[in-house]
Amino acid sequence: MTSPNNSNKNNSSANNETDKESSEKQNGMLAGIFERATKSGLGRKKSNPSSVESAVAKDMADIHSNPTKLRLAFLGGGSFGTAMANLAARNGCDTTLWVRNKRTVKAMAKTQTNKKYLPGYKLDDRLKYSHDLAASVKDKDIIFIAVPGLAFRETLKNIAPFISGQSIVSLTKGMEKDTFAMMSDIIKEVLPEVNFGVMSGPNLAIEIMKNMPSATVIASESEPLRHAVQAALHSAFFRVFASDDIRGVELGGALKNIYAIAMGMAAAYEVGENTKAMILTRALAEMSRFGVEEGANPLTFLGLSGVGDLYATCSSELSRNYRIGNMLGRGMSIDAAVKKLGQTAEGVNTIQQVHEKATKAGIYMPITHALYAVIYEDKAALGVALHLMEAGFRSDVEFVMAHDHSNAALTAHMKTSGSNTKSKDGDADK
Ligand SMILES: NC(=O)C1=CN([C@@H]2O[C@H](COP(=O)(O)OP(=O)(O)OC[C@H]3O[C@@H](n4cnc5c(N)ncnc54)[C@H](O)[C@@H]3O)[C@@H](O)[C@H]2O)C=CC1
Ligand SMILES: O=C(CO)COP(=O)(O)O
Repeated sequence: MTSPNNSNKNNSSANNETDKESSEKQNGMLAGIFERATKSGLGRKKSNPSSVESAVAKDMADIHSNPTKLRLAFLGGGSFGTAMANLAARNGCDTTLWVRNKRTVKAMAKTQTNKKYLPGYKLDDRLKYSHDLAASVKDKDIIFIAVPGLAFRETLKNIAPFISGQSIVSLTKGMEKDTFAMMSDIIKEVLPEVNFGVMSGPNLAIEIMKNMPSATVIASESEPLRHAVQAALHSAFFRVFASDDIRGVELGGALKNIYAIAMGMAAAYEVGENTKAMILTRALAEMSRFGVEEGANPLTFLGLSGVGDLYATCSSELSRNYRIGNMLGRGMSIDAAVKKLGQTAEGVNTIQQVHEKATKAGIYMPITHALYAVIYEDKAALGVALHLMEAGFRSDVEFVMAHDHSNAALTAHMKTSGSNTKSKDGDADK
């Protein structure tokens, strides 16, 4: 006879075995993901840094101990370029904000405000303004680029003749039209020798101008560059965290725009808090699933550039993407909403790029596909939302418990009993 103690012992040893097996299974899954992430070449330190990188790294290390020595250029005089340039100037860095329009530059220098994008916010006295691109980028340590994604390649090509060792940091949260290139891909194509990074996080420009405590992430393979960006921008109101997962950080910033549009639309339909939480969390699942396929580390999506930015943009009317979604939810056409906004909303293009890429690559992105169907295929939002709710059974966090493909049997059963579990493109739940 087995005593209760023995039985506990047996149970606990059986449980231990099961725990061990399941933890081994999880470790195996994560090891596979990390291997793919590192194989992509992103998020890895170069074993042989180029001579340019070594030279810059040496300077950066010196500069780290004295950030005011840094010479910086910010390209793009919209709300974000201006807000970031202002932070750097306030920290005492020698900072030039390049704006393409000569008249705007004159007005900004005279009024020390950005009347169009950040009206009413006084900029630091030490911030310099220029419309001369060559003069703005020459002899700088770091060039920050804050133009919309659709203008990123053109901007890089324009500065290429004047690059001689400067580092480049993308602040842009978009994707190139049709090529699906991220900003880091474009930097590597146009300026293959350059030392670079991407910066992304929950950074609504107006809140930064109001000195509301905020934080962001600089991702780069170059540690000196990461430190230099931290030194340039860090203040009592703004913290800069570091990462070496370039792909994960920039995908977080780009993908969250899709879900900010979805959430703005949901708000127009006055959905409840449970619904908002479901959208936000399933959005995070989509983002990390897509990220892993693109070589990112899924854990990056748990950081500021992932869930942090997703939360900020999905819950604030300060987000232009959220506002676009809200206008769509109130019955406006996409063209009318974009025109009314009059500012950059990267998500409008990103939905199209990600929908196409995920469809081709067979990545399960139901919210993105649903949003695409509403915006670009004129499907009724309510019908699409109901359809989403009918999708087959899935696991919650698929890096903890892999999606159970025995669902296929269940899906088949539901189909024969009349339920429609088909995804938009006709496949059964993948
Ligand atoms: N505003 C924000 O809170 C944040 C924005 N970002 C990202 O920063 C990037 C820029 O956004 P915002 O400054 O907010 O946009 P914005 O709409 O406020 O301004 C865009 C600026 O880019 C300029 N521009 C457009 N095409 C150009 C071209 N071909 N050459 C040079 N300049 C050009 C415009 O004249 C304007 O000054 C976007 O990718 C955005 O997602 C990132 C974090 C926060
Ligand atoms: O990226 C942002 C905040 O982190 C800004 O979001 P919007 O581009 O939607 O305004």
